[in-house]
Amino acid sequence: MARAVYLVDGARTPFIKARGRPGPFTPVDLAVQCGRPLLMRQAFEPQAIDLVILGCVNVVADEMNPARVAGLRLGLPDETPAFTVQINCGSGMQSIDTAFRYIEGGTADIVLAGGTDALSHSPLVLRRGAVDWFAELNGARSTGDRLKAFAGLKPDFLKPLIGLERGLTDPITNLNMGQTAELLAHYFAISRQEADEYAAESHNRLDRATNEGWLKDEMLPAFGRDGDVHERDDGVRPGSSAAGLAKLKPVFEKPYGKVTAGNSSQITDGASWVVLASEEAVAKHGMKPLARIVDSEWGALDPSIMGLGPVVASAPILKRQNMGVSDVDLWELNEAFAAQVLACLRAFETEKIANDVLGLDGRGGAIDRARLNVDGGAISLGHPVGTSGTRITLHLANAMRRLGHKRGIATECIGGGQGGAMLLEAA
Ligand SMILES: CC(=O)SCCNC(=O)CCNC(=O)[C@H](O)C(C)(C)COP(=O)(O)OP(=O)(O)OC[C@H]1O[C@@H](n2cnc3c(N)ncnc32)[C@H](O)[C@@H]1OP(=O)(O)O
Repeated sequence: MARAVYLVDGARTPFIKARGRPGPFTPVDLAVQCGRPLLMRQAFEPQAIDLVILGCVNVVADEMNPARVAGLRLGLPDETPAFTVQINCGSGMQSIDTAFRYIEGGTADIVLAGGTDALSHSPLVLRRGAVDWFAELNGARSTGDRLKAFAGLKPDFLKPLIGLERGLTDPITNLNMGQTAELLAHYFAISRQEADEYAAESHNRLDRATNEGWLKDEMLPAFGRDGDVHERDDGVRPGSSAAGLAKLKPVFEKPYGKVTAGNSSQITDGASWVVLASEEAVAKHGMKPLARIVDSEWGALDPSIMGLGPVVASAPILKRQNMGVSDVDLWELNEAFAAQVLACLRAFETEKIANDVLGLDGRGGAIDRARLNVDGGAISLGHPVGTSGTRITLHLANAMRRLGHKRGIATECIGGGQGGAMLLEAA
């Protein structure tokens, strides 16, 4: 029989905007920054952790299998296995889902699951000619060979073939993520005004949550080597307004597109962990869980409309649990783009889609905005892609506790045309 699985606790770093050059922390540094204080406040010793699972999209070359490197740097025993998962923007949710299955099935009792990404450290891939040139230079044995190799240097060797921009482009459709959001804005008639209003609200909600102290157990400071302290998400713009955002030009479809720097998720660095435990482990260590993980689902669809991933992933959960859209007390729907979030809402509201495509049988409908991304999201705090799935699941659990809600869904779209969703219930 499936065992109950609890989300006991979790933490994240503040999200740090990527400013065109490598930021202060690598993916593993970030994971260690928030993992250490998180483990220190647990009732169990690190030896009690059976497994570490970490999502990471942009793995840096000297941190291969970041889960293992982070586990050891966190002081876990050599004997604690650790593996890294990658499903693009779903990686931080995949780690939780995998941990959920391990515990539910009885092969683990406590799992440390999370996500980390430093988009400012995204790997640069050199073009073939440059790689051959480096190989020739490295293999040169004599000064003459080295000079000969140098003579073959061409300026375009310094231009990377793949950088972050290519990493945010779908390899099948060749559309970048912003262009997929533009398609959704077009199909669902999302106006620029609506997208900007949504984005401004995201900033104002995050600002309020930060100032009210609602993030204090969740967002722990990160300390840089130069004595710099990161205590807040640095992408938030207090006092944002749709009128201010309206001044920005479209980025992905010029000049008439709807998607701008202001209504897109920001490119950031950050990490997040959660502790998941079985009922037996909860009782044994006297833990006080935040929520129970009830169900999870992965869905897939045409990559050019990947932004509807939350809809196709959440609908099967609703059907299995005999719930309608309005039975969910709180939603965390990752804000890849404002137009994409709004398209998901429209899809649930459109009877023909809700009934004929999603099979919700009259139980689709509007998601109450007061119950959606209540404390902001990736537009205001950023979207370190491999991390966000963990962040939204953790934040959902914390927000459900704070607001006294019973059931919530964390869900996100995934580049490549997929979606992930998790249903949580108050513990
Ligand atoms: C499955 C998925 O999740 S898909 C999603 C994956 N993630 C993505 O695709 C990332 C999407 N985001 C992006 O690609 C980038 O953020 C972009 C291209 C949209 C913008 O990048 P940048 O140009 O570096 O953004 P930046 O933050 O510098 O903003 C550009 C300008 O807009 C302004 N701006 C940005 N946000 C706001 C705001 N809320 N209010 C007012 N001005 C703003 C900035 O001040 C800046 O102005 P400046 O040029 O005068 O300094």
